[in-house]
Amino acid sequence: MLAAEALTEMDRWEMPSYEPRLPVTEKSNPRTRELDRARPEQLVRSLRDCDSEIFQHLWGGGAGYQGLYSDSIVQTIVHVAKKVEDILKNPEGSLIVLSGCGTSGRLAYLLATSFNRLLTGLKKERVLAYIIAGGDKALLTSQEAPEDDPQLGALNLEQVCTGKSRVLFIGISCGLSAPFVAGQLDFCMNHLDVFTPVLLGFNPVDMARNEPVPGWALTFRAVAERMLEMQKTHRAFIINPAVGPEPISGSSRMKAGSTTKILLETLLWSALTSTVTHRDVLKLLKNYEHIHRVTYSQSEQIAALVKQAGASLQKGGHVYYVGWGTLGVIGIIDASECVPTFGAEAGDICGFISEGYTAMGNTEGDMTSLGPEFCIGHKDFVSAILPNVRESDSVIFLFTLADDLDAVGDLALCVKQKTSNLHAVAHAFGAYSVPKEYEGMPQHLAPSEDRINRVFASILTITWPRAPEEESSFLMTLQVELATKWVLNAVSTGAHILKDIISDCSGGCAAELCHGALIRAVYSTDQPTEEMSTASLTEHAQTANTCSKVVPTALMMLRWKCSVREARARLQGHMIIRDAVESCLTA
Ligand SMILES: O=P(O)(O)OC[C@@]1(O)O[C@H](CO)[C@@H](O)[C@@H]1O
Repeated sequence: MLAAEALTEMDRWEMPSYEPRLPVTEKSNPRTRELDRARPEQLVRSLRDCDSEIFQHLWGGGAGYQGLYSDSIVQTIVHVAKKVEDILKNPEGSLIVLSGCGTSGRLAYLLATSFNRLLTGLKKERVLAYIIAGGDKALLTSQEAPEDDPQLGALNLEQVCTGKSRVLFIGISCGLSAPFVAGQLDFCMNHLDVFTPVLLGFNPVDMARNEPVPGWALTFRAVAERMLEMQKTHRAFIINPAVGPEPISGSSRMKAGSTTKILLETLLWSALTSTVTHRDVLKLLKNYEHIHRVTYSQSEQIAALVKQAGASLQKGGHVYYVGWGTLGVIGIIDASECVPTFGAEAGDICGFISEGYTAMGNTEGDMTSLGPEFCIGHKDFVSAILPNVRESDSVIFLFTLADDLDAVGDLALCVKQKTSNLHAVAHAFGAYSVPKEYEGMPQHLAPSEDRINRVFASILTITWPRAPEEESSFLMTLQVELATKWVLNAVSTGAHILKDIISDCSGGCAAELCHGALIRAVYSTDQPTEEMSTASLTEHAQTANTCSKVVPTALMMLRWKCSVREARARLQGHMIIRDAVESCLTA
């Protein structure tokens, strides 16, 4: 594995010569080059190193990338936070809209609903709204077509803002690429009397997507360039630090998603607490570096979870996240991303939240009638999943010690009767970790905690300094969410990598051969074009999503040295894919 100091000049992605045709968010990351061969401990260490790139001042290397802490980025955050502050102080007729596609839209939802809840608690007006391309369905499942529709984006924005006289619009597109968001930003720039557009993403403007959008005269880059021009007179803003390539190329759910959360929270929190100076903002941002350190100080235990989850997937089992409060949301988000990212089945990794849609607080409310993927409450877990849970499945509980530990313990006991692979990610808050009624009692005697300690096969405990006031305990919750996101991103990514057995079980075929077979299976051809072979991982994943049994087909091709067609025919000869793979392995 490449340690930071072992990187050579050629490995520095920040050099202009490194994969020059790709934007930062699509480049490969040298730190995770060996990820597919790494053992869980190495894998988590590389993810840690890769995530540490989020916290940068200025990038060297000559390309002039701005980091999260760079003066110009912090200054733009200050400008936008002042606009937020103004709306919070004079909310009448005003709205702050957070919008995005996929992960970006899910984070828009999470932040808008959490801050609205806090505002209600503080007896202030709820001034935030969110938009996700494809509507609330997209919170739980991938909806790709709406992401490409700029007109739909503008229409959704107009609908949400009906009757408003002042709107701060924050459009999130990590890759500066989603036409849905570009359409909204363009709409804002054409209605500056009401709208102030803000673009949040992680590429420089000259790397914004420039591909023509069918049925639209503009490209994302044209929109971003116009915003850059308007930024000079503070009529539009772009917050776009470079945080380095993703651990898996193009998987912006990871670093870019985490930084989106950091940036939105910093904007909203500094505005809410009227701490909108360069120094305060920088301090808030730097606090997240501490969260990163604390989280990855548990690398060994994270690796153990990765191993466990990977073993479940390898055996054809499942991984279930069972979360309380917004940690349930973090689990649901992580699980929902596995389908488009890894071509996983919807049931492979699933998330559940206490109180279901009541806790979600999403605009469209209860969506359980839409199908099994939309059944996300603990009650659904108990009625539909638990009866079928087996020893090969892993169940991971996500909670803080301030949650209802009796409920945690009760559910855990039920799960334990089905599988011993029951684990927990638990957050403790310093002296406040013990529930009130047990205060003063030695921790090991507190009944709920004791039960919890005994019921789980492992508990990954992250301990945070206590948070006495209500407001700062909210900030703590946000940070606990990020820590959980990091842990779960590692678990789901690592587990899928461990599951990706192709290189091992194809009889030790060279990586290039495996890669070639996969490309042929994805594009259903024995003679892939240059364009197919060099497409980005995201494009491969999108195409792979449209066909079935990609990995088994590739495996058959390698084992039998046969064409795509023959491989598919061999697969069809078996009722169960695993049988086909097994017969292939024993042949
Ligand atoms: O770049 P953006 O506009 O934020 O994300 C666009 C997107 O297609 O890419 C992500 C995959 O990594 C998805 O979460 C999302 O749907």
